[in-house]
Amino acid sequence: PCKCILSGQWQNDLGSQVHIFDVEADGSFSGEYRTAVSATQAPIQPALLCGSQQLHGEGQQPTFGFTVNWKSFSDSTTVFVGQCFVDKSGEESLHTMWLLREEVNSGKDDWKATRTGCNVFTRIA
Ligand SMILES: O=C(CCCC[C@@H]1SC[C@@H]2NC(=O)N[C@@H]21)NCCc1cc([N+](=O)[O-])ccc1O
Repeated sequence: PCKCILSGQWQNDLGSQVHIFDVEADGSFSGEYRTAVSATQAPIQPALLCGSQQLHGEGQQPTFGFTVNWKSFSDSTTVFVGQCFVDKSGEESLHTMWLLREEVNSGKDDWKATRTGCNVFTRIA
């Protein structure tokens, strides 16, 4: 039952690091996101995240989502959605897809304001 409770430290394929604090009884959590990459020259400070995971699943491979509001020279937000998988040796991994929305100056630029991708996170020992 203690598999895939998201609290702890995770690293993804880009080298970004995520620290998820305690997961509440309703599945909600908060944390910090230190990205290893960004789409701007400006340095990106560690950002706060909040989200929630399924806790009542029998399968112990719950789905989850979280939101990151980035603090840099211009505003942007990423939402991650994914699932926690446990392999035969008990190793957990988070398979996610994300949408990154940057703040654009005009509705004319709305079409080009959202990037998407995927990341896999594994626990940092
Ligand atoms: O870069 C960021 C914040 C860090 C996002 C890190 C992502 S989150 C998904 C993926 N996974 C992961 O670990 N890191 C990456 N925001 C875009 C800012 C921006 C860019 C432009 N521009 O490029 O012109 C213009 C205006 C803007 O506000």
